[in-house]
Amino acid sequence: MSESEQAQFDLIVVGGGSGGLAGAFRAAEHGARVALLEPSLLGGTCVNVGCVPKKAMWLAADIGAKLRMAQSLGFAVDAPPQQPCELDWPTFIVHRQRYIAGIHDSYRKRLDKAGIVVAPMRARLLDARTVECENGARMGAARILIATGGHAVKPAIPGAELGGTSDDFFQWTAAPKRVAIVGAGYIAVELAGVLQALGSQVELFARGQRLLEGFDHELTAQLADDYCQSGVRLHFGHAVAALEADGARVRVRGADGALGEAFDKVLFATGRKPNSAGLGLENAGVELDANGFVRIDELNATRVAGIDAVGDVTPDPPLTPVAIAAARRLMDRLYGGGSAKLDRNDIPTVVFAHPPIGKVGLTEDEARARWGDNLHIYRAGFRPMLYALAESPQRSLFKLVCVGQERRVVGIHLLGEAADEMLQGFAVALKRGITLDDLRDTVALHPTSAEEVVLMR
Ligand SMILES: Cc1cc2nc3c(=O)[nH]c(=O)nc-3n(C[C@H](O)[C@H](O)[C@H](O)COP(=O)(O)OP(=O)(O)OC[C@H]3O[C@@H](n4cnc5c(N)ncnc54)[C@H](O)[C@@H]3O)c2cc1C
Ligand SMILES: NC(=O)c1ccc[n+]([C@@H]2O[C@H](COP(=O)([O-])OP(=O)(O)OC[C@H]3O[C@@H](n4cnc5c(N)ncnc54)[C@H](O)[C@@H]3O)[C@@H](O)[C@H]2O)c1
Repeated sequence: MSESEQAQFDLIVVGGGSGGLAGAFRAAEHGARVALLEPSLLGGTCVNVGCVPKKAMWLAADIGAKLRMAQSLGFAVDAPPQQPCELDWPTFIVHRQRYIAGIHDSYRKRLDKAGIVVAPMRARLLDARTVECENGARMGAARILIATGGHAVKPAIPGAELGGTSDDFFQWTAAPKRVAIVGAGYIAVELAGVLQALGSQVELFARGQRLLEGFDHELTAQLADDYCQSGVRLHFGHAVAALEADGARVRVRGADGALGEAFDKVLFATGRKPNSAGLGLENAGVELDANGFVRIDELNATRVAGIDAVGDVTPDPPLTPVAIAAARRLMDRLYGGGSAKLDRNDIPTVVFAHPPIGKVGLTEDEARARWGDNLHIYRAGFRPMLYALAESPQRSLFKLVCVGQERRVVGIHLLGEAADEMLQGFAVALKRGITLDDLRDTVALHPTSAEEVVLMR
């Protein structure tokens, strides 16, 4: 597009990640003329430095763990007993990146087919109808969708530059011998599990007293035990005050002043911030909240007519399916005559830990705060068959939170083998308002872990 050219579109989408692409495709399906601006790789965080490469690494780690179990069950696996079955990262990364390149390819084809104009450039709003590209070209549209996502943040401590983030992790080509991970949220727990299973000695520094704030505390306590069992060293109540170089290695200084041992790598998994700066949002009058998120209403509209926002740049839960669902519903309303809006209640979520942990609905504490003692809690703790066969100590713990005499299920919490694959169907059931009797009326699938959910007493 030449500098002077000002194209007219129905919709300009700023950001080609999960939310932006979903919005662009859905709007085009409804016949809108759409332009999409994305300066980096199509697919954004999820495809390039998030869900997809993370899940690939989790699958590799899971295969490693299963190979060790297979060995103990009599399979001739060529690795010294009790040692991790070593992964050749470069070989695996070729497969990981080939898979990701396939996603890029498929997006490119779909964008072409849908007639969406793609500009591989950063965008800036000049006003509520005009966007300026990096090369100075201007585009005009009746509407603009902000879908610029977020970025990892490091704490402002001395030596922070010596540590990396999840973005750096995806550049690694071997498991570092010793790794420190700062944080206790989704990314810290996922990467700690992956790295330990792939042969690193991992130490996790949590400033609080538990893993995964917001998940059921009994399940996270059991997950912490699983991590200790697998060799991860967990340091709770340990705020990191500084990082210090020790040759090519890095030492962690605690808030108490103590200097720990040297690590080959340090990763910060201390949260993410929205990409809302430098976007010219002030030129259009779009408001940000105190944390820099674009302020939206329940329909994802900003207070400026014609400008909407979805995904991690908004205060919505930073999950890919949330960004996608919000964008699709928005476009269905704007261009397809639809009326559905994103239901922000009971969003299921899974952390790809080892083993995975997931939840939908309320934790016991949240339900107690709402209904007091009018709760019924059901638990099933068991060892999945494969782990029992292999004499591995890893157990599963499932928990149901039910309310009132009819025992309506308001929370489902799963920790254990296959919890990630199990939760989706039960999330549908919970959203439909099922009771414990509905679960019990369902004939079990045997022998599975999932049957424990319908057999809970
Ligand atoms: C390590 C990690 C693992 C994750 N794992 C999961 C998971 O397993 N499941 C899950 O549901 N979620 C996961 N997430 C979260 C998920 O990746 C995000 O919620 C999701 O990507 C948000 O989508 P988005 O469209 O809002 O933003 P993004 O996917 O980040 O896309 C935003 C895009 O906007 C572009 N952009 C920024 N500024 C501009 C500009 N000025 N002009 C034009 N374009 C711009 C960026 O280049 C980027 O491509 C993970 C995140 C991380 C970091
Ligand atoms: N499986 C998934 O769906 C998945 C996986 C990864 C990420 N995500 C999404 O991405 C988001 C970001 O992940 P995340 O792990 O970066 O954030 P998070 O909010 O889950 O966890 C941040 C962690 O860092 C800690 N922390 C914050 N500041 C700190 C400091 N100064 N010093 C020490 N600790 C500090 C917090 O206490 C918390 O434990 C998640 O909230 C999640 O929605 C989802």
